[in-house]
Amino acid sequence: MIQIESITKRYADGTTAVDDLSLEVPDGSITVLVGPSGCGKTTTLRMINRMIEPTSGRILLDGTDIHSQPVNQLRRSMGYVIQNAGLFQHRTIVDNIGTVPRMLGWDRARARKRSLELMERVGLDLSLAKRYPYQLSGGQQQRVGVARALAADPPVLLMDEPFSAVDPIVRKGLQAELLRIQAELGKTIVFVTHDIDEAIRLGNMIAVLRTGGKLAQFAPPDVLLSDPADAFVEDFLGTDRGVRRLSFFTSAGLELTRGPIVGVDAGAEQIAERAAGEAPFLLVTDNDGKPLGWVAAKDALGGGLRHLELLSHGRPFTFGDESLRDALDCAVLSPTGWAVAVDDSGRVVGVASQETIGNAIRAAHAGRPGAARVAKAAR
Ligand SMILES: Nc1ncnc2c1ncn2[C@@H]1O[C@H](COP(=O)(O)OP(=O)(O)OP(=O)(O)O)[C@@H](O)[C@H]1O
Repeated sequence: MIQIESITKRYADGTTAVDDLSLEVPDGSITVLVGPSGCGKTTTLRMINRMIEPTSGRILLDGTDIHSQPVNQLRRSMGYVIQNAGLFQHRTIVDNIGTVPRMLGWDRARARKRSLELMERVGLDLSLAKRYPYQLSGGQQQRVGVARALAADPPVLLMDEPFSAVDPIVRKGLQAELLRIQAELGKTIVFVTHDIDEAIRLGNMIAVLRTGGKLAQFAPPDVLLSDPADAFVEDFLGTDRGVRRLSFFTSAGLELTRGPIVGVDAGAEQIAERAAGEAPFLLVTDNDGKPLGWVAAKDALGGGLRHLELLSHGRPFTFGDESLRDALDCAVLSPTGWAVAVDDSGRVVGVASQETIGNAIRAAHAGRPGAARVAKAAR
């Protein structure tokens, strides 16, 4: 655990960058520092690896003041990733990643083996190993930056706006990759960003800082969304807080019905029975149980289903894996207002009306069973 205790940083010109900040960064999780430009995020991060010394206050790593060990030793226990990766331009990718192991005295072959292992871990094709940084895309360079920070297997990773310089799609990929790596390695990560959506996607805990380096709120992302501490945090979070919070609740608690589901080769009797149910539409499935489309119940009567023109079934959601936000989105976009739930192999497990989803949302907000949080990677 990293404990930041009443840290203040005043620069020589009198600027107070961080003001009496106290935070506990739990082990094995991602803690995000977020806030507007100039609110002291980078200064705070750099005080953790002693690139900047505080004016007052102290930082403890696993209960020990970070000043009680030589600074080089401290930094070796903390990988550091920055915007634009900061790679050594004259070194190949494999040598960039192996920098710290080589400094620690590993022989060339061992460092190289470790580098190649890490390239795979961060999703880099091994054919890139002998290239130089300028021969890689921005996203690939960031992956190298992450691999380099992980090379000596430090327990702590400090990441300063690592994905800010890449386009939104590459950025999403890098975020997903970080969550995947984190699920495998369980590092203690302090991540700086000015992007609240990135903070919500990645953070187990989020510290919102305000200008002047003061802590506005320190909370898990769903709590931040449901209970912002004040108008500043609320404003910083932006609109759609309620809907965005739904991504933290699993769809597993939804009460699905199979009532309106009918196989494409169903006989007239079965179709009539389904059509007499509560739903005004029937969902037609193929012989493998996968969705084909919706048909109005009254139009399905009196013949086979194969010749009918079907309404699109829209995007189905994966039951349990995806969130209530996904389920709601599917229902809103569905031509019938009903969402289609499928299993991992795309077979229909049931359908849910907007009313059913509304009930689940109310239960989720009230914290009742069935509203358990979804895994971060599914957000
Ligand atoms: N060496 C310095 N001397 C004087 N003031 C500084 C110095 N470094 C940073 N500052 C000031 O301290 C404040 C906090 O800076 P810091 O870089 O920590 O903010 P930040 O939240 O990381 O900002 P950004 O999101 O823009 O990177 C700012 O007002 C900045 O101008």
